[in-house]
Amino acid sequence: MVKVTVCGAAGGIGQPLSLLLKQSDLITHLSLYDIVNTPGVAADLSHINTKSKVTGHVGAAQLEEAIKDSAVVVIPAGVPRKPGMSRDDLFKINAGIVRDLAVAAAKFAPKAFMCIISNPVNSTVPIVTEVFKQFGVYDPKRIFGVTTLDIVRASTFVSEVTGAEASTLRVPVVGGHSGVTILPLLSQVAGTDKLTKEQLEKVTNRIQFGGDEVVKAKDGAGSATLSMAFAGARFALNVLEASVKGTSNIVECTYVHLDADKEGAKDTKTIIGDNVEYFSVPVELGAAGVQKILPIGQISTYEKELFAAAVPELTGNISKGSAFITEGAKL
Ligand SMILES: NC(=O)C1=CN([C@@H]2O[C@H](COP(=O)(O)OP(=O)(O)OC[C@H]3O[C@@H](n4cnc5c(N)ncnc54)[C@H](O)[C@@H]3O)[C@@H](O)[C@H]2O)C=CC1
Ligand SMILES: O=C([O-])CC(=O)C(=O)O
Repeated sequence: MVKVTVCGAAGGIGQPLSLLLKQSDLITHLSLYDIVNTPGVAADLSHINTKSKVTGHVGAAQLEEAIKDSAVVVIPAGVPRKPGMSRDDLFKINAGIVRDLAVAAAKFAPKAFMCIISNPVNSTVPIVTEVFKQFGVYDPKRIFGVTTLDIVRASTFVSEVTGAEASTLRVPVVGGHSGVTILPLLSQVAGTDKLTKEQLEKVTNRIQFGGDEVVKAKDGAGSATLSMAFAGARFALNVLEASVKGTSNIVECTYVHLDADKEGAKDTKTIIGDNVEYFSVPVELGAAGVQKILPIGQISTYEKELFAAAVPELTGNISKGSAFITEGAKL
């Protein structure tokens, strides 16, 4: 049995993400959890003639049943931004939502691969870690912040300036998932050596603030949902492809605790120092989740400046998330 639970499944991301997951043969049970509307979404998706059984669960009383024994728990639950807000402004509401879902996962699906989409990702991932620690089921190899949308965007935006084919172009994006903490490594991408300094800075800024572009265009109706569903499905299915099917050499940049592979993280730490506990890094996925943290590799002088600007904001976001649990009421 391969059960995948989507928490926040009736939302803007949750619905199209569930649709994309329903198309996978790797999943036998797709469990949809939300505080509203999941019976309808589940009934709708259940008519699609693919492998997985679909169940809908609504409200906290049905959370145990929803999440129990899941191989993967994907969390796009919580509120999205409106124009003028930062991702950190969502912490007030989303921190508690993610905490409660993490508690349920720690109790009823402690071995699940946790894929955290809810913002602010820089802080919500440390929340999940601290909850799992309190329940004695923590394994840093199994908890992921989903930053795949940054990589997807980077491929699109870079291809627009270099003329490369977007669908096959892989642009490494490391760091965190908000503004200046998003660090595209364009110097490692073929064809970018022909770009002017202005072009490089412009496309870097566009990747860092791509989320704002969508928030502005949606004009109060939320943030990226469809491109996020695409990115979230790619990530979750890659986790399954590596863990269930045993496919090797699957690499995704994802935001993890660097203890997930201490040896592999050494290279990253020489650049960011020992104080940054979490970072999005290129990760080779495997049977147990993080198989290997790969080196970030050579970075340019401009990218070094971006790293220096990212670290203070990222460490603040991380401490805020961790403290929410460690200094909060006992779970
Ligand atoms: N990691 C990333 O790259 C991205 C993250 N996001 C984040 O994803 C989150 C969701 O965004 P949208 O789907 O657009 O929002 P939405 O408002 O359309 O959907 C959120 C869903 O979560 C549900 N929800 C609220 N409290 C819940 C709880 N306690 N348990 C289960 N479900 C609950 C709501 O009922 C709703 O259906 C936001 O925090 C947003 O900032 C959005 C885009 C990209
Ligand atoms: O911008 C937002 O608030 C949603 C998000 O994380 C993104 O689109 O990257």
